[in-house]
Amino acid sequence: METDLKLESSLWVGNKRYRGVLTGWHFYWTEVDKNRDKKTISVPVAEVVGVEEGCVEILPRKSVEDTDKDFTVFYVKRSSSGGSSGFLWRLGRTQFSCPSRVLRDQWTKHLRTALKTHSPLRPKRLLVFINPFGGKRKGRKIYHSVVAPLFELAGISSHVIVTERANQARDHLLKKDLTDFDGVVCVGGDGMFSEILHGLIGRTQQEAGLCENDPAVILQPCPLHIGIIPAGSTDCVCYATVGVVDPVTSALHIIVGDSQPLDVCSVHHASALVRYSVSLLGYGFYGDVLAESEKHRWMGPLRYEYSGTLVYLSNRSYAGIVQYLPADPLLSSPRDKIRCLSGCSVCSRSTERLFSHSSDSASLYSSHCSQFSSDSEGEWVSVEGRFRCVSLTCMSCSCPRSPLGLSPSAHLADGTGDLILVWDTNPLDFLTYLHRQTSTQDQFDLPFVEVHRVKAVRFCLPSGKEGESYEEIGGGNCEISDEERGSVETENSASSQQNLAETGTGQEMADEQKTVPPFMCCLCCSKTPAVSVWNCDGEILPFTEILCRIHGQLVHLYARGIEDEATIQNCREESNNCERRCILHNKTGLNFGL
Ligand SMILES: CCCCCCCCCCCCC/C=C/[C@@H](O)[C@H](COP(=O)(O)O)NC(=O)CCCCC
Ligand SMILES: Nc1ncnc2c1ncn2[C@@H]1O[C@H](COP(=O)(O)OP(=O)(O)O)[C@@H](O)[C@H]1O
Ligand SMILES: [Ca+2]
Repeated sequence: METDLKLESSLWVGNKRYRGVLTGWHFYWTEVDKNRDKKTISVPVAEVVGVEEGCVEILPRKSVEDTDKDFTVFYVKRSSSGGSSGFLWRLGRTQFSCPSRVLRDQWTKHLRTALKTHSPLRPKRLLVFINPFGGKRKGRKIYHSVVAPLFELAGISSHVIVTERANQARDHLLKKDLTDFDGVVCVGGDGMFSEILHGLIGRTQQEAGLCENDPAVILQPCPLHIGIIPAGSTDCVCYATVGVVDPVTSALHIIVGDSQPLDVCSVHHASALVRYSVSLLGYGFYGDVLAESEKHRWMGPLRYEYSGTLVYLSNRSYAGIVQYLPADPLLSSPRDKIRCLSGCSVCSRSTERLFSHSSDSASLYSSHCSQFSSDSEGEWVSVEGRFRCVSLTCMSCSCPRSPLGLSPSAHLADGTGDLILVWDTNPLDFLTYLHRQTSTQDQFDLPFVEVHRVKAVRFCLPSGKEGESYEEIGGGNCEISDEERGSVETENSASSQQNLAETGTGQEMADEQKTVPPFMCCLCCSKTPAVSVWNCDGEILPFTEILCRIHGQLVHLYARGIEDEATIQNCREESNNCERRCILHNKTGLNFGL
């Protein structure tokens, strides 16, 4: 098989002569007729986008000149993203001339066979959903002007649905025939992605006869890949899995059939599934921001900055009881400063663990409604107090607003989530925390912030508050907080904590009186409501008391994680090693075409 893919011959690019070599894994061309500094351009076959006979241009797509000795190769070219963490991918194009038509046909045939062999997950047929109202309302334009021509070039056929209502994509995926599709593409933001996620997970469990309501059930991973073309307001899932928010980059990841597994958190209330989450499940600040922002959707993505400012000024904190099941601390830690990048070793090691021991985990959730059980893997920990925010995330949650994310060392596919507890503190401290989320400063190196790597979380209200409902900013039915009574001192009101480490806990903060500068005291809200709402990937949950469980690698995206120079180099070395092993195994030399 491998021998059929190899080819070497003279090729011309313009009026320069090159030696072109296809090894099966790589296609490279080196300038000849040059005494020194021979320049070689090497493209991994897995990153070839398409091969066309003749001289072909794309955007607008046309055959400029069809000489019968020419062929054009399109491939992935990386360029710096100028500040973001990943690379922008662009379409590279080189037009080659062969000494004969026979050789030209050999080149195109070999290249096409090689790319089928080396990227088996390349999609042939995709189901595309466009939310025309997401973000700056440019979804349709982005798809038709940027993405569709690339799909066409790569020989991908797509069935496109422009949604007319919320949940249309989810309902379609739950009910309609999906045979013949290799993947589903979402053109929109995190909310639109969430629809696709719910449709595909729900459909897969229906077909497997599994009950999604049961938090103990081991869910079936979805067979269809999901591609995201970012056209939303936060685009966190795209940014955290690709490293940039750029439709061309994302389209190219889809075309080459990249595959990135993703952890998913199931959220339950009273023995029923409420929703799934992959990015932010946030109570307190992030819940309030979402609730406020819905009133200002007309502002587009800016609604979050505006609402964030209003909610910050309203200076709220909420009482709650958080219980969590810690993940194995020997495997990784949210403060180990190891970022989840392309080819992440923490996630790779998790793959085997997740799929070999998953049946053991059922016992941990089976008694969730009465009492939490424990097993050899760890014990449930319970903390109670007042929080500025409680956040649970299965990934870093990096996005353009927060380039390293809410939990910079969280992993995309390790089967765990990071629980961030921000205890009640004075407004200046909280501002410091929020500001650190937007910079490279460690947001966990603050005495009122805790982070835990977890497998499951439960949140409930202290007794007496269960019946309360969320009040919008300026609403009634509220508690009066100490600050609002005119006090210039706040306290962390963690009333009980069990099994917490001795240092750096919210309890310490309870002992420490904080002075609040008078100008920071609650500016626009005179009352604090008793409860907040949960922001679940941009949707408000209808319940406050929830149980969450992380399901490792439940879905796969057309992505490969965030690339940096080191990950690209590792990837090249790995591909060269594979190639060497293959050559040794086949014991074959190159098949010289000319
Ligand atoms: C006063 C300004 C506060 C600055 C804090 C900046 C920190 C931003 C962290 C954002 C994390 C985002 C996690 C992702 C959440 C999305 O699922 C959700 C829905 O997105 P979309 O469908 O695209 O609208 N987005 C949000 O909840 C926005 C949170 C923004 C808070 C300022
Ligand atoms: N045609 C439509 N009309 C109204 N809402 C829609 C439509 N299509 C999708 N939605 C909903 O819009 C919400 C926000 O979409 P999203 O693409 O995430 O944009 P944004 O990032 O700006 O919030 C999603 O929850 C989705 O369910
Ligand atoms: Ca994770």
